[in-house]
Amino acid sequence: MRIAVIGTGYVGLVTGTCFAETGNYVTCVDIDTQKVNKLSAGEITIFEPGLEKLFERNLKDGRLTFTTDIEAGVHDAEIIFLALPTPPGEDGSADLSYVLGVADHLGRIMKEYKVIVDKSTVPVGTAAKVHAAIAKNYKGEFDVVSNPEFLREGVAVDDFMKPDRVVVGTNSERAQKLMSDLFAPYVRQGNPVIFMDEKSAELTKYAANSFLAMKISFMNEIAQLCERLGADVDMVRKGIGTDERIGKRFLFPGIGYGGSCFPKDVKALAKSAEEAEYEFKILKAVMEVNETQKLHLLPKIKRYFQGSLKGKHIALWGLAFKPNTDDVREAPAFDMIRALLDEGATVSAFDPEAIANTQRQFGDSITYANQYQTLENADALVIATEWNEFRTPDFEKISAALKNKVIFDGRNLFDAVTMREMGYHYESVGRP
Ligand SMILES: NC(=O)C1=CN([C@@H]2O[C@H](COP(=O)(O)OP(=O)(O)OC[C@H]3O[C@@H](n4cnc5c(N)ncnc54)[C@H](O)[C@@H]3O)[C@@H](O)[C@H]2O)C=CC1
Ligand SMILES: O=C(O)[C@H]1O[C@H](OP(=O)(O)OP(=O)(O)OC[C@H]2O[C@@H](n3ccc(=O)[nH]c3=O)[C@H](O)[C@@H]2O)[C@H](O)[C@@H](O)[C@@H]1O
Repeated sequence: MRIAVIGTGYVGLVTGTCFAETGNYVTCVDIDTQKVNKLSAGEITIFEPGLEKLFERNLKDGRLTFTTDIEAGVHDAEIIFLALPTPPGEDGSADLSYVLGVADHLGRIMKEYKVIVDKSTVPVGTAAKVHAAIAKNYKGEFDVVSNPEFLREGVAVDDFMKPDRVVVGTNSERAQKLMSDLFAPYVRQGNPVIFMDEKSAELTKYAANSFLAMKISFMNEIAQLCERLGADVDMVRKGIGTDERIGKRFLFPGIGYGGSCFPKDVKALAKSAEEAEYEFKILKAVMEVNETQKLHLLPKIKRYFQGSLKGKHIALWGLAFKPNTDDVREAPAFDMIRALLDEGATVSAFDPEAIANTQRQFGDSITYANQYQTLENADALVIATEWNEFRTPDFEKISAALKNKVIFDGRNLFDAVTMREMGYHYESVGRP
């Protein structure tokens, strides 16, 4: 099939590359000339394990091309995916200006039947708005479909190639047939394409992200309780996760969820509920708990240093909002850095992939070094992201470099008893 993907950011690039990998011809369109030039020259613009190989192969074979010219990009496409930003507006609702701006443009250039697919995360009713924006100028036949994306950064290729499910919102039989053919190679037995109406598909995406965020906030509250009652959240997690009705995943407490999606989508769903005159109480609690949790380690650190961090030097491992990505959007590590600086501490940070993106935000207000150099002359180590290379570090190097054997672990990487046996002052989240 011939496909166009408009918006070649994270989702657009993964979507375009994966569709090309199964034999489709894909043109990716973006307004960012620099990005398009880099991609056309074979330089991948995001860090995503496993993507580069597929990207290079499909670019070389001519199944994947990039352009800034939307008209040239979509003219022979049967299906056009919109993978455009939907950032939170000032009131928390999703900003639809990118999506509707492109829809308006498509209406001016379309000449034959096409399926326009909302892959961006958009509130209920957006498919209808996209339809109206196109129909203003284009009077021929077309369909607008909602096809929310569920991929996770860091494992995006696997999530796309072997999805748990594909949700397709449309009542048009013609669009259903095209979408069904397109997704056939990805859908294994038991992991179906679920067809539904547009509104339900749009809400499914927000419900999924909000439910997962709720699981995390719930476990963070259980962790708070564990600290007060002397229980161990790791044990509680295992104890409940083995119940299939609860499930093992997304039960890891820590210093809160971040990223470009959970914070934005929970906020946007709460706003949609408010607009529908319904107070979604659980979502408010999910957000509140997350805000508190991001600084969960701070009182522990201050307590250890007798109330003041003035003049203390803190080493920080982990800047990305989660491992295996260089993405620092809404990273809990950033809240930690701001709080430490506000308290008068200095910070030396390391992350395997996210230093450049962090520098863009914090510049010289903190220093950057490699994993063990960050520890030199530091009064304590704080861990904010659970990269695999932090799980089994060289403890001899750590204790040789740190001024004090003190670790505050926001992701529960080490066994607390072993750490204390090794002579560390070790504090984590929800564990004795
Ligand atoms: N990042 C993620 O893991 C996931 C994101 N989503 C959703 O997908 C959507 C896109 O997210 P990301 O890919 O992360 O965004 P992004 O910000 O990485 O990429 C958006 C791209 O659109 C381009 N763009 C902006 N205006 C344009 C226009 N008029 N014409 C052509 N290109 C234009 C930008 O230059 C940029 O390259 C959002 O709604 C997000 O919530 C959904 C699932 C996963
Ligand atoms: O809509 C989106 O963009 C995507 O948002 C999330 O994916 P992502 O943001 O890439 O990352 P997750 O793996 O979900 O992690 C999000 C945050 O939750 C935190 N988390 C996750 C799991 C857990 O048990 N505990 C926990 O604190 C992570 O550290 C991270 O900060 C969803 O998992 C994807 O299904 C969805 O497509």
